Amino acid sequence: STGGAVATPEDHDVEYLTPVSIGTPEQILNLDIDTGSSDLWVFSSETSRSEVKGQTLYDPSNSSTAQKLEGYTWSISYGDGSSSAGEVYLDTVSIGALTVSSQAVEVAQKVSSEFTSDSNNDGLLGLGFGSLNTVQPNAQKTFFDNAMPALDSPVFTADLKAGIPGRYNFGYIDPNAYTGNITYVSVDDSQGFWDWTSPGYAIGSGSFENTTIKGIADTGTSLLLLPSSVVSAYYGKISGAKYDSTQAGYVLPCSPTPPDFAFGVGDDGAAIVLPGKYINYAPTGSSGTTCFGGIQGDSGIGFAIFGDVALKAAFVVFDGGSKTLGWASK
Ligand SMILES: O=C(CCCl)NNC1=[NH+]CCN1
Repeated sequence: STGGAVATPEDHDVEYLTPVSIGTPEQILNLDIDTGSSDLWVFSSETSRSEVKGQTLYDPSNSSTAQKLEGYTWSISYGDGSSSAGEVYLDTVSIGALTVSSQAVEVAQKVSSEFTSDSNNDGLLGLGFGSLNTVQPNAQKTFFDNAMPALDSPVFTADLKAGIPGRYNFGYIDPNAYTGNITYVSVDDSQGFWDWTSPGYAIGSGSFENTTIKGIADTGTSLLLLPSSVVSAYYGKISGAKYDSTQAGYVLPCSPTPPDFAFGVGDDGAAIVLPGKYINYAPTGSSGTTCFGGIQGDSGIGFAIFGDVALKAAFVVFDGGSKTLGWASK
């Protein structure tokens, strides 16, 4: 089997939303597919009314295939400080033509303000490793883990794009979605993430800097978070760029377009190039003169995060069979 669906960017590509069908008859919710976590949770009929602002609600009582897991609960908090919690049902979940008949659907009873104010986001669908799932008393499998045995190939791919819809596919690699070769690298799943090591980076037309950068491929994080040495080298090349403590990040003049940023993949010289415009993440004020940087530091996290700013420059294969990541330009 195979499947897949469109991934539509929200403003500034802060996140990408994908239609997911849940229950019988189907209830379609737009979910943030998140390779940095492993819970599938949704806004629901059980979500505190004061914490819902426009989201589509999954109502298990309207699904003939919903089954409540009595006594099961979940509670999650994300790297950005957002959080949610609730109870658990099993129900049929489909992404395009790919269906999992008994998927744990975690219904939110409480969500933090970040989710309440994100009115188009109806929940998250985690594609991290199972060890990250928060359901108690027994952890539940991800949609990918449930689907994998039936997939033509044990993979899913992320093809996110700047400002226009891209795609998530399951079970196959679309040869028309990328250019050149796919370079595969090993993954350390010991912390539940798609954690890999880049050999270094280059700024603009500059020489390649060999420096180990270990980090996670995370569709649920908006920015590219890198070691402070790399970040200061990058912004040091841009006149007017500075760390703005009020914004808690580097800001830069939106014009002229900043230099490209490339990160290495594998030991054969492959690299993914982020066009400089991707680093103009969003204007900080109404004049549009100053931009918030799409590359920021990873201090305090313990690893780098290759979030959407990086992923949208690549075609990425998440291989659950070999536990490798494949990176290609496009
Ligand atoms: O939580 C993280 C970072 C893990 Cl280190 N990524 N996933 C996510 N989902 C919503 C906000 N961020």
